[in-house]
Amino acid sequence: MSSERWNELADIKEELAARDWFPGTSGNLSIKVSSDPLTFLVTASGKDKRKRTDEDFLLVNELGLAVEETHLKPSAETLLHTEIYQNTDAGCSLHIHTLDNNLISDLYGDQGFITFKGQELIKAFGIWDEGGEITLPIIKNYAEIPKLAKELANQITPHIKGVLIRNHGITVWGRTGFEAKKHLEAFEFLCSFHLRQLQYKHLIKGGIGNGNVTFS
Ligand SMILES: CSCCC(=O)C(=O)COP(=O)(O)O
Ligand SMILES: [Zn+2]
Repeated sequence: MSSERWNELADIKEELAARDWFPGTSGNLSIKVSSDPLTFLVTASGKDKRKRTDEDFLLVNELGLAVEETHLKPSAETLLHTEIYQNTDAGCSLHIHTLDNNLISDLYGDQGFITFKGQELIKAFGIWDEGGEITLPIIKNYAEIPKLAKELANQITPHIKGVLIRNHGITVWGRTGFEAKKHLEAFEFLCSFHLRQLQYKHLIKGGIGNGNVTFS
């Protein structure tokens, strides 16, 4: 079971690395191994997540502590993952730092959230209604990880699939590794689209557009 989950998480890590979503050793990933008691594999702290090695993950418990004797340290942000497993039906949680999620967090951080609407990819969150929307809360980036983890936990409701940490990165989850990756890719697309749309709106206002393009 644990080796199946290991390979699943290693494959996800490789796919996210191929997108260059782990700059400067940032990012951490986890996948649930058992629910009762809670155990999950989490990335070892401080590693280059673009490399695939036998020491990429370690098994931790509901306190975020290694289950077996090891020289590896669990991710410094493991408590965010424990909060997610304790407060949602998640089976996998993914955290990355990208330029676009950081820009969105900075632009909308004072507001405390961003709501995406009018995009087909909102269906990636299982929202198929006409005019469906998805909200991404934005929290302050506390240096104290237990505080950051509690702030993240405070945002969790059944409709929330991820949280942006201001000038830091995004944490998303899903019931499976596949679903968590789908949510992450969708949020990144929506962040990037929104930024590009703002740029185009600015260009068009500045007189560069031909007048045939309209944005709502
Ligand atoms: C250099 S990134 C700073 C720490 C961080 O935000 C992160 O995502 C990686 O930390 P970890 O301990 O999981 O390697
Ligand atoms: Zn981080």
